Amino acid sequence: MAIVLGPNQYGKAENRLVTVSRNGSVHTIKDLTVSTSLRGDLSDTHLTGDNAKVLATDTQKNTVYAFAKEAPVGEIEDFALRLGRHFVGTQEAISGARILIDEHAWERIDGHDHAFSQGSNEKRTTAVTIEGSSAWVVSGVRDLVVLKSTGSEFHGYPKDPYTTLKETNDRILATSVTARWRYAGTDVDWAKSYAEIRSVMLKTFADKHSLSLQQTLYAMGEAVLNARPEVAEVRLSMPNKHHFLVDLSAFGLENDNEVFYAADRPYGLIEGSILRDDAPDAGQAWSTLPAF
Ligand SMILES: O=c1[nH]c(=O)c2[nH]c(=O)[nH]c2[nH]1
Repeated sequence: MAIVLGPNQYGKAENRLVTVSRNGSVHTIKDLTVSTSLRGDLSDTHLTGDNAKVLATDTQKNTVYAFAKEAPVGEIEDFALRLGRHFVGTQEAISGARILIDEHAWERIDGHDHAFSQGSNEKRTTAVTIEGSSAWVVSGVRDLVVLKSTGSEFHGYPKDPYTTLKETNDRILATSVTARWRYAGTDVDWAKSYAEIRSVMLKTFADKHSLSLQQTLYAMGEAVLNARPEVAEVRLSMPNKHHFLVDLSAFGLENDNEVFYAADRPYGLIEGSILRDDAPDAGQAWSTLPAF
């Protein structure tokens, strides 16, 4: 028997980067969390502690901040591609890189030049993988919380001895959407694509009469693929944020779908991928991505 080193990567996780661009008195901020991971000929450090091929995670962190100064950060996909290509292109031992970026949204307070509020916890995300001269971009959104107060049913499921759930023709449907979509290439208007994908998903959630969260999930992914030719595949993870009707009969009160208990946990967790049957091969796009 021999013991061998398996797949590995290393880097600096969750670098918090905020930039202020000044256009006269009007400022624009970008608030990012950037994680770098490098892969390659790294057996020496694991097996003998020889670090000759290890670009320090501290250097990776510094590179993130220096790059943010040397050129405008721009769209998160472009920034991630720049960083990943830099590490792979300048370090002989490094053959691959994975750059994860979350962008935290800030909104101007009443059109103010330099004051902002963070309205929601929603994040725009990207996960860029570089392997030699190949690049894959998987972008997405996290913590996009949505609710509809009607237009959702759930019935027709098997009843076994353990089933207590009541069938319903009218319930609250609420979820926190984590979506990731794989681009077929890298020649994309990232900002426009993101805005339109987000909008299509929200509109579909709102308009689709739902017989299950699974049906809604599929419809959202399908709508993205119908609307956006640059996207090859969509993966969605959607917790069913249950809202249970409170039994008010002890107080002589009817509850006509008006008073709910919003349960924190447990929650149903509905996950799935929707893709074109002729989608280009995913290559390394999804490997080691959290949540998928
Ligand atoms: O939309 C739903 N899908 C399920 O699979 C499920 N299971 C459950 O208890 N409630 C629901 N709702």
